[in-house]
Amino acid sequence: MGEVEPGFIQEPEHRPKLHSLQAEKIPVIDLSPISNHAVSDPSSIEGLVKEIGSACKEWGFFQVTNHGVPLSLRQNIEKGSRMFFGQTLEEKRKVRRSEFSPSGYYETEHTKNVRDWKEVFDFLAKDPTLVPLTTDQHDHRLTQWTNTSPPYPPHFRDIIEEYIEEMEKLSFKLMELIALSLGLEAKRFEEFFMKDQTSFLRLNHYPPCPNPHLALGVGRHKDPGALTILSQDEVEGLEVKHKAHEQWIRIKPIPNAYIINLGDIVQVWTNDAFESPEHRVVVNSKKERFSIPFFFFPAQETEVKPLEELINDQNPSKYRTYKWGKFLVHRFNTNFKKHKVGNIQIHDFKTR
Ligand SMILES: O=C(O)CCC(=O)C(=O)O
Ligand SMILES: [Fe+2]
Repeated sequence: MGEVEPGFIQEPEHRPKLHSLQAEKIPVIDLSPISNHAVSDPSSIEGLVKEIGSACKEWGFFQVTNHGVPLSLRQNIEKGSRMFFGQTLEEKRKVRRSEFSPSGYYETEHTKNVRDWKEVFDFLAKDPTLVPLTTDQHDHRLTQWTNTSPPYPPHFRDIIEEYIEEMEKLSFKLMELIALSLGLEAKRFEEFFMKDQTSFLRLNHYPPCPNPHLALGVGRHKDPGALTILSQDEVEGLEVKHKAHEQWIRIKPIPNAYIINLGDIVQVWTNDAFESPEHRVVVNSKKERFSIPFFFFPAQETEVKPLEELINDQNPSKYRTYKWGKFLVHRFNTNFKKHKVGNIQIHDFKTR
C-alpha cells in the first residue's frame, strides 16, 4: 500500500487526531478466579461479576488479564501472521477470499464506504459454517462457507485452529460472567453458540501510512456479533468512543492482555442496558501494526431480540426480532463491494 488514494480519505469530521486522549480508565479485569475452571460457584466470583457488569455498563470495552490462554499459542499465531503478511502481494492474492466464502486474504475492505488502510486474512471457527444462501427473508435455503488454508508459513492452519479453540473457551466464560452480571443463569447464552456458531478469526495488518491524518486503519464501527476478543501488538491505534463524553479514547496496549468489546447482539439481548461501543483504528506513518480479533457469533438460525427476562411493562422491547444469519450474509455482501448505501445496522430494527 503506497499512496493514500482518494478512496481511503475520510470526511473531515471523521479524520483522527493523532494525539488522542489516553484511556487509563478502561477497566482492566483479572480473570484468575475463573481461569482454570468453569463458573460453578457464583458466590466465589461475586466481585468479578460486579466488575464485569460495571465495565459493560459504562464502556462495553475492557481488558482482561490471567485469562488462561497460553502465551506460547498467542506468540505462535502472532509470528505466523507477520510471516503471512510479509509475503508478496502476488502470493497473498493466491488465497484471496471470494464472493462465495468470506475466508481468505483481502485488502479492499470498506467501512462506511471509505476504504480501510489494512490487509486482512479471515478464518472461520467452524468448517463448514452453515449460513443462509441469500438475504431474502422468505428464502430458507442454506449454503456452506468453508475455510481457505494459508499455505505459508508451514502448519499455520493448525496454529490458527488451536488458537480458535482457546478463543471459544474464553468467549463462553465471558458470556457466563455477562449473564451473571445481568442476574441471569450462567449458561443463559450457551444455546445460541453450542451448535453451528458462525464465529471467525481475523488477522489484521496495518502497514505504515504516509498520511495517517487522512485515512483510518478501520473506520468507526460497532462489531455486529456478541463479543470480540482482540489481541493487539505493542503499537497503539485502537480508539473507543466513550458513551457519555463522546470523545475518542486511545486504548493503551497491556502486554498479554486481551481487549474485550461487546457487540450489537448483546446490546439487543439486553435491550440497550449494555451497549456495543463505537470504535476505530488509527494508523501511523512509521510503524506497522498487527491485531487479531476473534468475533464470537451465534448460529445462523438465531432470532435476535431482547431477552424476555430483561423486558417488562416499564422497559418494553426496543427492537424487532431479526435473524442473525440474514444479517451476517447482508454484511458480507455489502463489505465485499463498495455500495452506495450504508451497511445494515441494528438501528434498522429499532422500534423506539
Ligand atoms: O485492530 C484493532 O485494534 C481492532 C480491529 C477492529 O475493530 C475490527 O476488526 O473489528
Ligand atoms: Fe471492531
